[in-house]
Amino acid sequence: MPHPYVLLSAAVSLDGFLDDTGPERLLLSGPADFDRVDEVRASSDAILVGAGTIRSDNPRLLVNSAERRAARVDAGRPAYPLKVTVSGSGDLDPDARFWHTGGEKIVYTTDKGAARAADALRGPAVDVVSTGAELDWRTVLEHLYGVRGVRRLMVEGGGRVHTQLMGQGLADELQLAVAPLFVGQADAPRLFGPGGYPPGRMRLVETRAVGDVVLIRYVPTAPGTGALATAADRRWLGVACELAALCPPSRTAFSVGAVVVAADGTELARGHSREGGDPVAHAEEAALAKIAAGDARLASATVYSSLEPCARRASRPAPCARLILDAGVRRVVTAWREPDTFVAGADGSGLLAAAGADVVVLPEFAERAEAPNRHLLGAG
Ligand SMILES: NC(=O)C1=CN([C@@H]2O[C@H](COP(=O)(O)OP(=O)(O)OC[C@H]3O[C@@H](n4cnc5c(N)ncnc54)[C@H](OP(=O)(O)O)[C@@H]3O)[C@@H](O)[C@H]2O)C=CC1
Ligand SMILES: Nc1c(N[C@@H]2O[C@H](COP(=O)(O)O)[C@@H](O)[C@H]2O)[nH]c(=O)[nH]c1=O
Repeated sequence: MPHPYVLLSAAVSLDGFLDDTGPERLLLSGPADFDRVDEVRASSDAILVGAGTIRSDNPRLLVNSAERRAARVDAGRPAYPLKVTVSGSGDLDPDARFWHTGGEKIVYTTDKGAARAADALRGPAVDVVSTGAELDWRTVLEHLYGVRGVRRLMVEGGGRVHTQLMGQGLADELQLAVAPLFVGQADAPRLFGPGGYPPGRMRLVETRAVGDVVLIRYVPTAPGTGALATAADRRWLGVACELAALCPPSRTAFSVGAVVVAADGTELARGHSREGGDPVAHAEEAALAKIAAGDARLASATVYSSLEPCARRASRPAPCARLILDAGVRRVVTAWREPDTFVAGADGSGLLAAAGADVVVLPEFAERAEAPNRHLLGAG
């Protein structure tokens, strides 16, 4: 099930704090940065904060600019984004401004918390949704996408929410505003707490001065592990789909793109069908050929391929599923199961899985993977 694009937004002090220990919300952003945040809110379908932030900041989470609200309405969207919170306890103050301003509201909670939240929030019109015995972030994101139509989710904190979304590999982007001041209190809240995080370095996509604050935008790079897809997996599969568009056209073979990525997010190689003038080259084969055999990183690497790796082929002795296994790779993420166009009943995913590899299929990318192959599918 697809997820919305999840954008984590936070402002931090130079010593890495989200707030001080005083009762008032600490203003880290300056006027120009608050205006930038307003623009990001206006571009989002929903804004999420944890129940802790509602308790400590009593936020409204509005789009403050009348022009931006009008532009949303002109585009057929509600004036204000959906407001979302998460609470395990269901202990929510019905008088908080969150419930009485802006657009529609939804609370994700647990079975236990749902009864309490529904009781507390009898006044304001709020949708209360339980994800089961525990709060499950993937269920939250799938519900927002599938039931509430949210495609872009802005997460404005606080630290516990940011820590979990980053740690579980569910953040597509981090927008960090670094403010030129110190907090200097050991027990002030931090942006990211202790916990497991994706390994390696994130990729810097932008830095920008916004008044006296610096905006830094990072995207995750480290592939997920096992059968669950992460935001970084989605980004890399998107790259594979872009590579498929580079293939020289053919009436007798698919156009496919592939990227091989190490566990720490380092790109090891990429390739596409018929690369380098070889009329029968496959994408995964072309990518793997660029990596030294025995490279120790292959054992924990992920292969992203717009089409599932082939299980049988006439043009070469070994199909790509075999090449992947022989290279030592045990995780493959793909968009599209092979249709019967050239080979009936090809089951590269089955071959990989039978050898113990994790195969993750993300059908939400199938349309992009199929796009350069449309001329083949009509006939097939
Ligand atoms: N500088 C900035 O950009 C921002 C700063 N902040 C600051 O951050 C601080 C608040 O952060 P923090 O205290 O971490 O609060 P959060 O906003 O992260 O909310 C935490 C709460 O969310 C609920 N929750 C989160 N994850 C789960 C889960 N897996 N299961 C069940 N419930 C869950 C719980 O609610 P419950 O307790 O109801 O069970 C928990 O107490 C404030 O000081 C605020 O000023 C906040 C946003 C932005
Ligand atoms: N302090 C702080 C932020 N805090 C965020 O802004 C929310 C309040 O927004 P509003 O309802 O519009 O007043 C608050 O709950 C928290 O999520 N954000 C930032 O970009 N920079 C800052 O310095």
